Amino acid sequence: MSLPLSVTLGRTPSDLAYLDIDSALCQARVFLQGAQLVHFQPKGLKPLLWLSPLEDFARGRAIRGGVPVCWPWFGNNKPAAEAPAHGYARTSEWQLVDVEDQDGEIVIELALPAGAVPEAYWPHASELTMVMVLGKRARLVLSTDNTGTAPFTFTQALHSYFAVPDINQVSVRGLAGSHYLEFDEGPFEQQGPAVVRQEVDRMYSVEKPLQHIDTGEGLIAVAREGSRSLVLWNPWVEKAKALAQFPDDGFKTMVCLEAANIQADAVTLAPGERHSLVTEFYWASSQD
Ligand SMILES: O=P(O)(O)OC[C@H]1O[C@H](O)[C@H](O)[C@@H](O)[C@@H]1O
Repeated sequence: MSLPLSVTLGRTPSDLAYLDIDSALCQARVFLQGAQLVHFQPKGLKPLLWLSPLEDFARGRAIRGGVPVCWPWFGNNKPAAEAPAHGYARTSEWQLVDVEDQDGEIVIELALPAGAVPEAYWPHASELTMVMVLGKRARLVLSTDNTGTAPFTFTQALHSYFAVPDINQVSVRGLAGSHYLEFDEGPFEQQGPAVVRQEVDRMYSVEKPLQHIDTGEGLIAVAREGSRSLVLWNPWVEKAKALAQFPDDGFKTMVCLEAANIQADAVTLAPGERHSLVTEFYWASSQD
């Protein structure tokens, strides 16, 4: 496959492959490991994503930042406590299927190789693909196909880490009136915008397909499709110290707002069916 002129293939010192995009509309970086967007910056605007300065891109270990793909389970695998948190998609090397420049938008298609999830945890016939459309906006489409003869159920998230100048100035709009679970408690009703002034690990059930992160210096729009859950996460002081590849003060400059389907919102697919989880984010000029 030949790459458009605006896309180049690079490798980290640890030998992980990535695509660098420098187009008329944006700059971006996508790792084949995890099909993970780690940098996205529309031309003339600030970067939208946070990537840990301690990340050294080890093969088979989750990259801390950008948009990790959690699949086919989110968080811990309840029946199999020894299975890795957030599944296998984020730590597996994906196949690059296609890269195109479509009128300035870069469209990248990746596929998770069959067998990436050990059969003991995932005895199902499935295909997982990621299509990214990178222009003034980043649009990520994670599609799960049931290619077998029996239904299966999965949970998932596009675990976006957004960059913010100061977490104490941040609020998340578009959640008021929805309910969330946190630390195995709730449901609680969200009153007004959500703020982060302590460890936050909330799973919202929210129909509204568009939220805004007011960073204090700009407004990030985060839209979702095929997503009934939304996770808001910041580890704050104590948990930050315990996280891998995460600086002690990293919690001050990031917030995760994750398009998801988890817990009661798990997706069940019949044979032949497809489900697509979509997140789209961009700098918004107003709360449209
Ligand atoms: O450290 P990780 O496995 O990447 O997980 C990071 C975080 O992901 C999600 O946001 C979960 O809700 C958190 O409970 C978890 O701590």
